[in-house]
Amino acid sequence: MELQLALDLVNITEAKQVVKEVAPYIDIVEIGTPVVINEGLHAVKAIKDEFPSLKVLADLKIMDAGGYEVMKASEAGADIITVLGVSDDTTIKGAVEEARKQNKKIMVDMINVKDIATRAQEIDSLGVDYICVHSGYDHQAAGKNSFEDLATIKRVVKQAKTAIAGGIKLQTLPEVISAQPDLVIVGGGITGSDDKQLVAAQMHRMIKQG
Ligand SMILES: O=C([C@H](O)CO)[C@H](O)[C@H](O)COP(=O)(O)O
Repeated sequence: MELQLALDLVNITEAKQVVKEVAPYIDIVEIGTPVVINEGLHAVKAIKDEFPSLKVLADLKIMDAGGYEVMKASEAGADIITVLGVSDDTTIKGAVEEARKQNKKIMVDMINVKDIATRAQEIDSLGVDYICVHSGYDHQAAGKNSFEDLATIKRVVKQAKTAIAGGIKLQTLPEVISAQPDLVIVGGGITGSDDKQLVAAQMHRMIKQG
């Protein structure tokens, strides 16, 4: 099981500072959608240049032009790029095809997918690397989480790795770990804490113990 730190509400300078604090405890650093919107793919390049041993995920949430957008994120140094599960199969296929050429990986974000079981099986057959259940900020504000959806994809997905994101905190991490995803994605649970390094270290220990 791996830990991904999601950076959403920071600029490039702040992102570098947070990663410096927690780098030994994370496997993947995510340049979140708001950061890409504010700073562009320069943010991906800046973090990859400064922390070359960390895998960098560009959370582009691609909805169209999968091949082109994966190519651009790859040029910026992303190792993993996100595509939305609600997008057309041709978009996901284009993203996968380009990722294979560039030796990169595709994560499909299942945010707002209504029938998780059916869509996850379809997406799994398209050769993606990760399928991620996700309660976004707006769902979290309505009190939702993705724990049940994680159990669903664990049951139906045969090839891709499974991941979960959305409001995971130190207190809820044991429930997530018990479902055994391949990847746990945490943003505010680390970045919003007073001692980011301590929380990241605790989460890292719990995750590696499985
Ligand atoms: O993808 C995300 C969200 O849609 C904002 O871009 C977050 O990275 C994801 O939800 C993880 O962050 P937390 O929910 O703060 O753990």
